[in-house]
Amino acid sequence: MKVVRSIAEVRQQVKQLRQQRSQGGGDAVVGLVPTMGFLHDGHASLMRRAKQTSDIVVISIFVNPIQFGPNEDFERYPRDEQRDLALAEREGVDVVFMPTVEDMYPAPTKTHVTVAELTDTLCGASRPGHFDGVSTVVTKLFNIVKPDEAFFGAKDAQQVAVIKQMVIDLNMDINVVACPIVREVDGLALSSRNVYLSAEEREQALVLSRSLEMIKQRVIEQPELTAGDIRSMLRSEIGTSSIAIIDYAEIMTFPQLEAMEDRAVVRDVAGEVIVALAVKFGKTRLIDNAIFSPSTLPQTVVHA
Ligand SMILES: Nc1ncnc2c1ncn2[C@@H]1O[C@H](COP(=O)(O)OP(=O)(O)OP(=O)(O)O)[C@@H](O)[C@H]1O
Ligand SMILES: CC(C)(CO)[C@@H](O)C(=O)[O-]
Ligand code: BAL
Repeated sequence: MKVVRSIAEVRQQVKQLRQQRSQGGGDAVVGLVPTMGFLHDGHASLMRRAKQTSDIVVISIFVNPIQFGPNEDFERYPRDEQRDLALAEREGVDVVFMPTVEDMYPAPTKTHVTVAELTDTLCGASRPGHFDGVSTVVTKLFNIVKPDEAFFGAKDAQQVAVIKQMVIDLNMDINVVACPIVREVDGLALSSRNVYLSAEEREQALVLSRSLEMIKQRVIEQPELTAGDIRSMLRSEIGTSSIAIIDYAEIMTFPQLEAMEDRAVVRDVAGEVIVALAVKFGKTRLIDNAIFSPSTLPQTVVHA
């Protein structure tokens, strides 16, 4: 596994591996897994998925300052280079790209990539500028590594929708693959920020996955359930935690991220919906979601 820290070096490494691994006229497939490090099994699942279809797997580890707001946790974001490298090595990654902030942003960037509309809501509304920072750094990483495919986790579902739209709109020749959320056995979605939680906060945070499961069950049991019902149920279920502070608890269409009226019957949506949560436990803001196609959920069979 090569660990490279400069843009010039990663370009050179990927080019060399592409030449070595391309055979019989077929070009080797390069897969990129962008991360901010402090790697866990959620990240590992993206690497494993990449290995299924990519001949060369590159991961980036970069805590991107321009996607953090002024009062967010850029400075204290968890970092552990040695542990990250050991995990990447175990997963059979070919190249780890760990640039410095100075290398990625030698001067403040004058160019930003903005994906409109999809970023007006959910995390885009709560974290102004966040998705411009994400789209801009992901564009830079795509231009540096030149992957054929790139892997993102469904935990950050709005990010997936935004990156997929960016790739379409800007004609980037990259297959963006969304990978399922990896959870702890008790349901908590893995996240680097879980390390901030006290034992009490971690226990209370289980309300996230619990309320998502409850909503899916209710949609199965109650065919007439409306978006408004779901919003109320989410608020009352999350309210059972004495310390949870809701940032948002929403249901929208996915991946369009269009608002649903309170009276809209969820089962009537032809495509997918996302039930999306952002909730603070103490100082830590966690996100989680469930994406499903309501019209294809099983119906409850009522036995006579
Ligand atoms: N539990 C998870 N399951 C699947 N993918 C995940 C999971 N957690 C993170 N990812 C994905 O890993 C990639 C890198 O994410 P990142 O490094 O920000 O990790 P994170 O755990 O989401 O961190 P944070 O706590 O900052 O949200 C993203 O595409 C993200 O969606
Ligand atoms: C995609 C990403 C690595 C861009 O900094 C980040 O937003 C993340 O970790 O999800
Ligand atoms: N996983 C999303 C990166 C962020 O919260 O900034």
